[in-house]
Amino acid sequence: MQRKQNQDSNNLSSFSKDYFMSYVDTLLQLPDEKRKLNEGEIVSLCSEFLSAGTDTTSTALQWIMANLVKYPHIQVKLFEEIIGVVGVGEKEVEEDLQKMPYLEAVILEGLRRHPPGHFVRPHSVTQDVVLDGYITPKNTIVNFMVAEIGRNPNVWEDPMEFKPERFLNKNGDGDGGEVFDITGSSEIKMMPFGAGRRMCPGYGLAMLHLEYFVANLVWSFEWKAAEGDEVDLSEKQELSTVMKNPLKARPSPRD
Ligand code: HEM
Repeated sequence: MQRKQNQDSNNLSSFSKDYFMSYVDTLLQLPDEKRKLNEGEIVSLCSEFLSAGTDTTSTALQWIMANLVKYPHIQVKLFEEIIGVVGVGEKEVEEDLQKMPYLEAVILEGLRRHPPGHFVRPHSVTQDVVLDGYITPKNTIVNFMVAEIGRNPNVWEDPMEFKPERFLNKNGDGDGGEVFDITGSSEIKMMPFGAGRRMCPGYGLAMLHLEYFVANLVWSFEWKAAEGDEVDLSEKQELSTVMKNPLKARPSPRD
């Protein structure tokens, strides 16, 4: 960090030519308000960024892959969508992720049915609030039951089923239909990333990572349960809500 600061101040052009913008750079370049961030704050922001952003995404990825192994017809449908867009070949799937509505539906269904966090951080109300006839007095701590919201039978049909189709429009192509609003700004039917001002700032990156990993894993390999093993969707509460019996899968390269 110190080296980067010195290099910036010495304006070493040979270094900057090869330099990639990192998260630390963005912190060092924050516009000065009253003071610069100190080193302890930068370290703590980096650590928060890593801890909030890795466990959650890898847990979500494992749940999604588990469902694709458990329900091969969904994996086949996803694979067909991927090859319909990018064909078969050596390059990786990246540019075309936006053209894959079923892929997005699979990710959203994974986050609805198995949100890595069953609660958001505790929030509190800054003034008395009356909701549905119930009063929540000022300063009350409020917890949101994220998993229960996404599994509410009054909102979701067959909520415990893994059905990505529920996120597609009637034509099943994702075109022209309503795009699901994961930020919950119009309505909240699920909130795996929270909602409102303190919503997860990494949700765009997380969605991109999940789409990228799932698309490439399914494009390159066919995934089946390991010999003699059945995918068990029981949950276990750790830092995130993880698979009690982690996924054991057998990938075979696609021909
Ligand atoms: C599937 C992946 C992810 C899920 C499900 C997830 C979920 C959440 C949730 C539920 C919150 C709390 C929101 C609230 O209190 O209302 C949160 C906060 C946060 N997330 Fe994520 N997250 C994910 C990925 C990421 C990534 C990739 C990053 C960063 C690269 C990240 C950074 C953060 C940070 C810094 C906070 C705290 C924000 C604050 O308190 O203002 N998350 N996340």
